[in-house]
Amino acid sequence: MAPMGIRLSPLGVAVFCLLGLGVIYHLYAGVISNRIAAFTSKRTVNLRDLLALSVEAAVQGGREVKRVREEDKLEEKTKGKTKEGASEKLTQGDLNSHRKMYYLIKNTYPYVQVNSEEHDETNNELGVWNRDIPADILKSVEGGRDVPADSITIWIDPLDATQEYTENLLKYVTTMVCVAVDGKPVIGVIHKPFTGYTAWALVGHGSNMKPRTTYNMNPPKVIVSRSHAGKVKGFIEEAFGNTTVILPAGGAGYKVLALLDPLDEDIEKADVYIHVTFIKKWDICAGNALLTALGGHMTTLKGEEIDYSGAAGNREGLLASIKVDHQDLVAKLPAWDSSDKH
Ligand SMILES: Nc1ncnc2c1ncn2[C@@H]1O[C@H](COP(=O)(O)O)[C@@H](OP(=O)(O)O)[C@H]1O
Ligand SMILES: [Mg+2]
Ligand SMILES: [Mg+2]
Ligand SMILES: [Mg+2]
Repeated sequence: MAPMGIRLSPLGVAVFCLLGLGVIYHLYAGVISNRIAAFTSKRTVNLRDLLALSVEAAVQGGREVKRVREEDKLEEKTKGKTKEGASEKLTQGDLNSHRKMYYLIKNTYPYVQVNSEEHDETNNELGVWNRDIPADILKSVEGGRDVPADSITIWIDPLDATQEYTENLLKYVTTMVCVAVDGKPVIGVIHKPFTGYTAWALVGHGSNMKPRTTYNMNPPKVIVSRSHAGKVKGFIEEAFGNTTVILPAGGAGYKVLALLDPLDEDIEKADVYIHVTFIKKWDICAGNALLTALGGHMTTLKGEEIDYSGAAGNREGLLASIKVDHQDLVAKLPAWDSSDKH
């Protein structure tokens, strides 16, 4: 009860309490934010679980890609133009696949950074992962290590080779998921929706893919983009001579598969993959992880590793190889300047 003669106003009490809270917050703000940071950074994610989830996401996205094509409901649009002026296509296949893949991962690990090529905030999917680990993953990956959630960046390409998808060149089409830890690619999944095959790898633990037994370097058969080639032909001829066989193909995922022992009879065989125009990390991270897991390399044209954290763009070109001296290949390439118009 208030002492005689003093009347407490409810408004005054509320203001007093708020001031009190403000003083406490001011004194303890650092402590509170540290506690929150400690709570979030303590979360860890198991990489074998994440590999199985990545495979499931790529397969579910792939089903959408296939269905939209079979029902002929592409509703093709243009997103804009690449730096070189080519039109960047977007279809219902890209968008439906994005929704399946993105939300399956986000609904399972909401606190992990997921960067997709496509965006659609208005149509959330409710799908959750059933936590099944496929038998081939259980067989080759024992346990898998746990990594802090805040060290992970996931890159997803819901439909790679959209240009070829619109042209009905379906063997080039893939869906891809990549997991980078501290910027290094550690999980790569490349799924082919139209044949149903999935290539996966967890660096240091295993893969369902393997390199071919031989690669020819005198001169190599070089696989390149068919729709974003830039000046790649001259670049390759300067490096390996005018008789070099250049194989134009769609899709960054497909071109990495062409360097390996083929998953299916659709895939051509190449010795080296070179790209000279701008490209994004969701196009190349999964292939980089697969190659790294199998002892190969994917670097810029100067031979530098690509950091898969931060911004999406890579303007330094791409050189991918396996079972050969990669730095020796770098040394054969002409001088490279990303500011040149390639
Ligand atoms: N110059 C460029 N600018 C932007 N994206 C590029 C590019 N060159 C290639 N890409 C992207 O890289 C992927 C493989 O390209 P390509 O078939 O020409 O080798 C395609 O991905 P998407 O189909 O996922 O958009 C394509 O859009
Ligand atoms: Mg792509
Ligand atoms: Mg794409
Ligand atoms: Mg695209």
